[in-house]
Amino acid sequence: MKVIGIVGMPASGKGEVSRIARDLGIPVVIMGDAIRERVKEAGLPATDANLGAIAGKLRADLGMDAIARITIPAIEAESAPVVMVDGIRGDYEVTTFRGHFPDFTLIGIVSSFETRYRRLASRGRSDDSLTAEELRVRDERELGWGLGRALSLADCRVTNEGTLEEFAAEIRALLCRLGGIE
Ligand SMILES: Nc1ncnc2c1ncn2[C@@H]1O[C@H](COP(=O)(O)OP(=O)(O)OP(=O)(O)O)[C@@H](O)[C@H]1O
Repeated sequence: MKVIGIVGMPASGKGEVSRIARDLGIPVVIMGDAIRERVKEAGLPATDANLGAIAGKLRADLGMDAIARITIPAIEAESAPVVMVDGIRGDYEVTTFRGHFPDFTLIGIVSSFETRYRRLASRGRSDDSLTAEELRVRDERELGWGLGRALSLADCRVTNEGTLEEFAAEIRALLCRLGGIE
């Protein structure tokens, strides 16, 4: 099984990469879904604060790669030749995936703070930050989990500063090459 990981700062465009992968027939496992499920089980609304708190508790209880370890069975359950995993937040998670899946490739998505803030303001998901200060806080929290170090471990990087069409074309070509898709 080939596993392709996606890493990037909040609102850098990871969700768009997942959407393109699905269009190409590549199943996508979202690490955040494991956290969302636990927030729901606890009877809490899926706010940024609740998602962050549960993720922080899982890491404190089970180690910095907790969410990667929880996600591995879900990736294997796909039993597809190529599977994408979205939501990597730390270098420990990358190390765990690399150790478990011999054929693991990490794609880093790079967008500036200003670009991400502008796009987030128009996305409107329940956990979207609405002020620049809140995005800065989210960035800091994720960098604290080792997101910067995870990005530095990427096998390739794609910049997402242009139009969605430009980004989609570049990602589609990269995924086809990595996944051996015609
Ligand atoms: N090149 C682009 N041009 C215009 N809009 C874009 C572009 N790339 C992404 N977007 C939009 O920006 C928003 C954020 O992107 P996306 O949801 O893919 O980010 P993400 O990295 O998955 O975010 P998070 O880390 O918060 O889950 C979305 O509404 C997406 O459609």
